[in-house]
Amino acid sequence: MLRQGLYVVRGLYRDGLKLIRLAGQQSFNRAHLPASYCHQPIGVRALTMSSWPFSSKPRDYSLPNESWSPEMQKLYDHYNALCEVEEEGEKKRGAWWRLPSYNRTLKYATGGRCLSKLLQAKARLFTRNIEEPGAGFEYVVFLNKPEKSCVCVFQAGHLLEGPPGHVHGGAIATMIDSVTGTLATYLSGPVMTANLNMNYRSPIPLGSVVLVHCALEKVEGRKTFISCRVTSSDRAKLHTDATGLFLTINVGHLFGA
Ligand SMILES: CCCCCCCCCCCCCC(=O)SCCNC(=O)CCNC(=O)[C@H](O)C(C)(C)COP(=O)(O)OP(=O)(O)OC[C@H]1O[C@@H](n2cnc3c(N)ncnc32)[C@H](O)[C@@H]1OP(=O)(O)O
Repeated sequence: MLRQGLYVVRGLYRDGLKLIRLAGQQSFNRAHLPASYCHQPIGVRALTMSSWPFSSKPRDYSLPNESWSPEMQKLYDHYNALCEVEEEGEKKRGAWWRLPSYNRTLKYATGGRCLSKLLQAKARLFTRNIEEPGAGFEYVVFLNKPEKSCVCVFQAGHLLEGPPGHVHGGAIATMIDSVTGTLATYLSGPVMTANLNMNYRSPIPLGSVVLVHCALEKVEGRKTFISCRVTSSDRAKLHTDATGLFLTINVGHLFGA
């Protein structure tokens, strides 16, 4: 059982990273896809590629929904447009890649469906467990592979209140942990947060849209250092700055090995 679990989790990370790298390849273009995919937006195509390692079509929480404000949609459209560039009349992958997001990645990984029932079957990703659109964390992460950075467009819902009318510091920390952790995972493979250091500079109004910018600072052995800034959507106002330290782990660490 433990061995099976390790096998699936290792495969999950490998498949996830493989997918990200595959999708980031500059040679990727429409010619490699069945004709039926070509009319779909790029995010949908990424989900339906034959090399997609997940067994069924799960809900992708990073796609727009009716709760998104015009500001959120505008920023999504801006970064999404950077995911595809036109070169010599041909559409190609750009430097940016939209990361899909699920409420239980394990469930949709090859061979993971059964394991997801056995291992904490009710477990759901903390940031994706509020079903009502717009009530909690609405966000989408765009990765910039060459720059080893990412940006997250985040709209904070009314269930994330801390000080009246403003976002709870723990919810802000959650987003920072999630986005820095995602970048560290992409760059270094399986990691866990060892240290997060946060400075809250100005409050974030509930319902507003902010940008969470993360960048790689350095890698030293098993340690990946990421810096992070949360700003207003026009980047003019700094809300929070942070640093994170992530330690590469053997997946056995997740099973108490
Ligand atoms: C492609 C797939 C995409 C996936 C997307 C995912 C989306 C979701 C993203 C969600 C993301 C959510 C993410 C989450 O929420 S992760 C959940 C929150 N984090 C944890 O629960 C981690 C708990 N801690 C541990 O498990 C261990 O302590 C770890 C694994 C971190 C290290 O234990 P390990 O036994 O392995 O290492 P070591 O103790 O021998 O230390 C090794 C080195 O590290 C240095 N060190 C250690 N700790 C600290 C510290 N605090 N500050 C400064 N330095 C520290 C230490 O001095 C030493 O340095 P040196 O002497 O060698 O120089």
